[in-house]
Amino acid sequence: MRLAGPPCRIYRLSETIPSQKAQVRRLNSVSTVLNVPKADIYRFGDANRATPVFHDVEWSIKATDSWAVVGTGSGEKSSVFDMLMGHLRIHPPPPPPGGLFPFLANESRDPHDCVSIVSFANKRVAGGAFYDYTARYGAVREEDRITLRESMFPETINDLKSQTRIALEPVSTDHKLFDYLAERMGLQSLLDLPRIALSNGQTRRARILKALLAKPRLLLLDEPLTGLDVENRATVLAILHELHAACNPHIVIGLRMQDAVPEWVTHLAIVNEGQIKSGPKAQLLAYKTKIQNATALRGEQVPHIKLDPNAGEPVVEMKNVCVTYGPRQVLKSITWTIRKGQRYHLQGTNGSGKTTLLSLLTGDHPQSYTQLGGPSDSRYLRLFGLPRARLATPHLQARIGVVTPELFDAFPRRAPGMSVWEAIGTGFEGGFVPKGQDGVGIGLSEDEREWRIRRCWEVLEALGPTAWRSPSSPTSIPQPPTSSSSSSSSKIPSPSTPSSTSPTLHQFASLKFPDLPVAAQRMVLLMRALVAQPPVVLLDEVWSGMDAGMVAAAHAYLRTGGGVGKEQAVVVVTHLEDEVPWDERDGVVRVLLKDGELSGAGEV
Ligand SMILES: Nc1ncnc2c1ncn2[C@@H]1O[C@H](COP(=O)(O)OP(=O)(O)OP(=O)(O)O)[C@@H](O)[C@H]1O
Repeated sequence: MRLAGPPCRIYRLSETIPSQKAQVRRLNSVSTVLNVPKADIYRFGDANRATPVFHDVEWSIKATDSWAVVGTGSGEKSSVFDMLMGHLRIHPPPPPPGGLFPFLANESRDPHDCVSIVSFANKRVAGGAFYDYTARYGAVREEDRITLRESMFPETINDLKSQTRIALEPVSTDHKLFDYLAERMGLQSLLDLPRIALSNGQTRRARILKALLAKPRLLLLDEPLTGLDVENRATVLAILHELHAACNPHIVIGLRMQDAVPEWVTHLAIVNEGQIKSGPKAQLLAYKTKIQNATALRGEQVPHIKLDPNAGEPVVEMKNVCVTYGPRQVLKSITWTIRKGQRYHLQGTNGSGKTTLLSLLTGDHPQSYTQLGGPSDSRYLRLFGLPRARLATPHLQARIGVVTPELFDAFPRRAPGMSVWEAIGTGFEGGFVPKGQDGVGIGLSEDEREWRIRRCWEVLEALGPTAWRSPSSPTSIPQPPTSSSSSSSSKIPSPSTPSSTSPTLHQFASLKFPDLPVAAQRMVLLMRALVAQPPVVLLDEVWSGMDAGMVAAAHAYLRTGGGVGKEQAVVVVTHLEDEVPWDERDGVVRVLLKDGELSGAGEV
C-alpha cells in the first residue's frame, strides 16, 4: 500500500530550524567542534611504533568556521573522514571532558547518532556480490517498489508478506524540514517514484536529504557535488551553507585536489603524503594549487589530433527513438547517428535521460527491443548495421566498452574477489566472470590470446599506478598478498615487451580489485572498458572520484590514440566540460539532451 505523504507546504529555512541566533550562541559557548591535539593517527590494532596513517596532526575546528577537507581519492582523504568517525586511533587521545568533539560534551544523544557521514567518493556495496543494475530500467520488482518518500520514512513501509507495518524507529518526524528540503532540492515531483528509478544525481541529492533528516550535529559530506549538474551544484551548496551558518548541523565537506573551493568555506585541511595541513583558506590555497599542478601537467602537454567526424561508417543509428514509463516520457524523439572515429560529449541536467539513452545502446534497456529496425521505419534503433532486436546482448557487451556509475557500484567485489588482472580481462567479453587460465578468455587462437595479454599490459602501463602515482607517496596502494591462498586464481602471464616489466605493475595486477582504494578501482574499470579496443566506448561520469593525476593520465592516453583509435567511437557523459578529454580542437561534438530531445547531433 502506498501511503499519502505529509501535506506539502513550502517553509522558509528560518521556520524549519530552531532559532539560528540561539543555536549559534549555544554553540559559541562551547565553540570547539573538533579537537585533535598534536597526535599521530593509527589504524586500530597497530602498535604505537607502527607507521601512523598521519603524523603530527594538530587540528581544531571552531563552530564559527567552515571547513573543507581536500585530498586525493586514493585513500588519504577518506582516512581523514575515518578518523572523524572514530574508526582510527588517535595517539595521544584528545583530552576529556570533550574528547574529539568538545561541542558534544553535554549532548544527551549517543555521539554516534550525532556525527554522520555521506560519502560519494567511497561507496562500498554491502556483500560485494554483483547485482543486476539494469533492474531500474525494467518492470519494477515488488521488493524494489519502495518509493523515495517511503525510503525517507521507513517506518511507513509495509512488510511485503504480512502487509503490516515494519517496526522501525522513525528517521525523522520533522516533516517541515523534509518538505522544505525536498522542494529546494528538486525532489518533490519524484517522491512517489520507486527509489531505484531515480537517476544518479537525483539519488545523490536524496541521500543528502535523508542524512539531514536524521538531524546529526556534525555532518561530513565527502564530495557532495559529484555527479550533480551545474544548477543542482549551486543549489546544494547554497543549502549546505544555510544549514551550516545556522550550525544545524555543522558541516564539513570533502573535496578533491582539483575541485574548486566553495566561496563560503573559510578553512582547509589539505591531506597529502601522510600529512594534514590545516588553516585559513587564504593561507593554504597556493599549497593546494601547487599539488594539483604537479599531477595535472601531463594531460595538458598532449597535442590535439583533429579527427574527421564524418569519415567512419555508422555504428549507432537512431531515428525518433523514445522511452516511456507509463505517462512519463523520458526520451521523446531521439535521432542520432554515431560513426566510427567520432567523439561526443553528451550533456544534460540530472534526470534528463542520458543514462537511459546509453542503456539503449548497450542493450540493457528492455525498451531497446521495442524500437523498430528497418531503415524505412519511421523510428528505429540500429547497432553495428543491424536492428537491435537481431543482436544478442552478450554480443553487444563484447563490442561496447562501458563505464557508468551504476556499473561501478554493481561490479562484483565479493571475497576473495577478482584480481586487478582478471577484472581488466573481463573487458574482452564485457562480462563479470573471469575466463580462462590467463583470465583473458577461452577458446582463443594463440595469436588472439597473445594480443589480449599484450593489450592488458598496455592498458596497465598507460593507466596503472606508474602513470599516476607520485613516487613519494606509495602508501595509498595496498600491498600484494603474501600467502598463496589469497593470490589470484588466474595466472598472470608475463609481458612480452621489457618496458612493461615494472615490478610495481606486476604487483598492482595481482592485487585484489575490492582491496584497492576507490579511485584506483575506477581506473581499473576504465582499463576494462578500453582493453578490447571495442568499436564503441561509453564513458559515463568516469572521472568522479579520480585524483587529478589519474584524470591527467587517462586524458593523455585517450587523446594520444593509444586509448582509443580512429576506428572507435566514444561518448563521454559529464557535467564538467574540463573533464572531456577532447575539445573543439580535436573535433569533439557536444550534444544536449533536454525535454526528451537531443540537439546538436547533426545528421539524420
Ligand atoms: N521506472 C521509472 N519510472 C518513472 N521514471 C523513471 C523510471 N526510471 C527512470 N525514470 C526517470 O527517467 C529519468 C532519466 O533518468 P536517467 O538516469 O537516464 O537520467 P540522467 O540524465 O542519466 O541523470 P544523471 O545526470 O542524474 O545521471 C529520471 O528523471 C528518472 O527519474
